Amino acid sequence: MTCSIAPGKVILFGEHFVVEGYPAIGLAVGLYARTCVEEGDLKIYSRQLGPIDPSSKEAKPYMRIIEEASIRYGCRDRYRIYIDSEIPVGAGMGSSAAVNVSLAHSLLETCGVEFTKEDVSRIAYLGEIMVHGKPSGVDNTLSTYGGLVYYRQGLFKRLNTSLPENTALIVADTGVKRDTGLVVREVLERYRRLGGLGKVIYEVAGRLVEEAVVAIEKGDVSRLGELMIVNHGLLFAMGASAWINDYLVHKMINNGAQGAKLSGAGRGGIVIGIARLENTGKIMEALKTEKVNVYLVKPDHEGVRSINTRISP
Ligand SMILES: Nc1ncnc2c1ncn2[C@@H]1O[C@H](COP(=O)(O)OP(=O)(O)O)[C@@H](O)[C@H]1O
Ligand SMILES: C[C@@](O)(CCOP(=O)(O)O)CC(=O)O
Repeated sequence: MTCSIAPGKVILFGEHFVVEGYPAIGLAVGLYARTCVEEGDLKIYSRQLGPIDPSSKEAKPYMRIIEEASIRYGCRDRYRIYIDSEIPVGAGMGSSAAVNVSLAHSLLETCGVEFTKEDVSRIAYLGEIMVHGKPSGVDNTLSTYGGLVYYRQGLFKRLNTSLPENTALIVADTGVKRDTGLVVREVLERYRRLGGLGKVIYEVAGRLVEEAVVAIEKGDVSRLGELMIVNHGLLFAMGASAWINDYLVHKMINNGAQGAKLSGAGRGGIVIGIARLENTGKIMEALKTEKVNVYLVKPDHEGVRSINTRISP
């Protein structure tokens, strides 16, 4: 049996605006999906979801990945697959991409062919299409390569830097599940209704991402935090926020975070905050009183890789 892990992600800046061709920045984070593969009859088991029927809708991405590996790389068309993930599902942290990337990696390892990370990302993307229809590709890119990525109109550029030292990234999962497609559509409808004004808001959002790149390169955390708050305000203006997102943003800032914003599609999902390490305890405690799941996440710079531990159903 071979096993691989792949990281989840957060969008630091630019979600929604990216849909209209403006830039965004994503970061792979150290919460992982682990997938183990062994030769045998066709069987899919998830520690979180239980057995998954290979003919079900849930299994479609995994079956597509197996099919591609079989057609393009001459691998078998039957494997036993075991999935275990610590990434919250459907919260905007790229849980599906991390599962698909770790599956593609461990499948090619088991099959014994030579492959590159590009192969893994491409095959995982085919699985992502089964989940999302037409995803931007940022989730599988971040999960495969790790690190900090600037993306715009389908082009990805790795930023060879990280968050400043002595800085922590806090993720609060509201637990509110939303329909990404619906939020994206409604934001776009408002954009169209606003006409010229909408265009100005999107231009500001694009400019903000460029300024965020400079702040990251300079290690300027207070600037980065302020830009996060402005980004949240723009997302609010476009109707992507819900009261729980705004409330948690306030809660983080009032307890010492330098900045906070919703991350991903919004209207629930996750809120991220940036803070100096010494302030994280107070922020985490304050969030826990709200009964939301809270994670202190570290950047992952490695992306998908093999791992020795197995998963037993
Ligand atoms: N632990 C898991 N086991 C099996 N499938 C998973 C697991 N985590 C995520 N998935 C798959 O990913 C889907 C969630 O993807 P999606 O709605 O895009 O949310 P996210 O933003 O977390 O990627 C789930 O419906 C499921 O098919
Ligand atoms: C809102 C959007 O910008 C990000 C959606 O992020 P997520 O599915 O919540 O991770 C949509 C997209 O980029 O396809």
